[in-house]
Amino acid sequence: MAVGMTDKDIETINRRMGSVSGHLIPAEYGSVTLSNCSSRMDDTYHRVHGEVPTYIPDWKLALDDPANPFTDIIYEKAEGIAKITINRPERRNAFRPQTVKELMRAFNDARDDNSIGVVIFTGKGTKAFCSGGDQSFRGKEGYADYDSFGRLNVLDLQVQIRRLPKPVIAMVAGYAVGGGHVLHMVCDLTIAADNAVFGQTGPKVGSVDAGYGASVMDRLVGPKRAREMWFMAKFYNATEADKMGLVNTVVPLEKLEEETVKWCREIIRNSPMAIRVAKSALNAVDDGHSGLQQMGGDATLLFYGTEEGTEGKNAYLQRRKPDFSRFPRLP
Ligand SMILES: CC(C)(COP(=O)(O)OP(=O)(O)OC[C@H]1O[C@@H](n2cnc3c(N)ncnc32)[C@H](O)[C@@H]1OP(=O)(O)O)[C@@H](O)C(=O)NCCC(=O)NCCSC(=O)CCC(=O)c1ccccc1C(=O)O
Repeated sequence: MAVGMTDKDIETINRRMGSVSGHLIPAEYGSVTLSNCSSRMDDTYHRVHGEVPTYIPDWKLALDDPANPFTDIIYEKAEGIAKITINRPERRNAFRPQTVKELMRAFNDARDDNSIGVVIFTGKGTKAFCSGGDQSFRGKEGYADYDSFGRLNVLDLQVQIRRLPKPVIAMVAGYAVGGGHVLHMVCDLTIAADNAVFGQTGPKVGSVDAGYGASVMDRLVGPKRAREMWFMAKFYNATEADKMGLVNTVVPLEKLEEETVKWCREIIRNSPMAIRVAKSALNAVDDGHSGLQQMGGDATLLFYGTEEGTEGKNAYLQRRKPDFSRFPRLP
């Protein structure tokens, strides 16, 4: 026994070690997921934090601009969660430029609304999350509807989701294919229903996403699988997608929203700043300078909240020299 240690100290250490090692149990792909792991554990961590409820919230329609209602999406909020739904089920939720513009408005609103901690991104109905770009709007310059010119609009939406400093969860029932597959990949988490189908179709319809559609996929499934997905344009069922690391968990279709909301509640009760920094840090290397800028912005944000940062601002406004002498130079 170490000098000065009582039996009680040893008991405390053992208990804490047990608790910490419990946190280090690796998540397995397939049948065992983080969510069902935690419900089996009986330790201080789980006794303190407990379970979250699974009921579906009373979603309320949300509008960023009442004079300009959404036509292609449904935007709802409840209990700190925003839910953004592509509402074109008759086209398997394919997106046209108008859809992408509305999605960007809703994601922007969810970002700016400080009551919102997490965003669910989904598609209307059970047949599709999203089937990619609506091919009937495709021209030589990209996709065009009310504008006379074409654009590759969805690339801006992908960047917006990556940079949004709150977790975005793709809730996938049915097809997530083509540009719709890329959209779920750029989300932070994917909860799949057991009827979900994943894949790229580009090489069959004369299209390719050579941006995040390639690089994020490579990270998720590895270089060999990513080549398989792009070169062969095959579809994968939910179990296969789970094994490949494309999704976080697979649940029965009828439990999809319940489980997704449960994950949202689990996230929302955690430290928003820790989650914000984790997201920017996890994206930083892959997003290069833009990723570092996002993470660097988080450092500035935290610094502005300190007395040291405030002293600099106050000194400037009071026309005096700043006094930084009381702030430690930490090791
Ligand atoms: C998804 C399917 C496998 C579902 O099959 P099924 O259940 O049998 O339904 P269907 O009868 O096929 O479809 C019902 C209905 O919907 C229409 N539809 C479905 N998907 C699309 C679509 N993507 N575009 C237009 N219309 C669509 C379909 O025609 C039917 O209409 P009816 O009038 O009832 O006949 C299957 O539907 C399917 O394979 N869909 C196509 C999938 C696909 O190839 N998507 C396009 C991939 S390319 C892409 O997404 C481009 C992405 C992109 O936008 C982009 C990429 C890179 C850089 C930039 C960009 C950018 O910004 O644009």
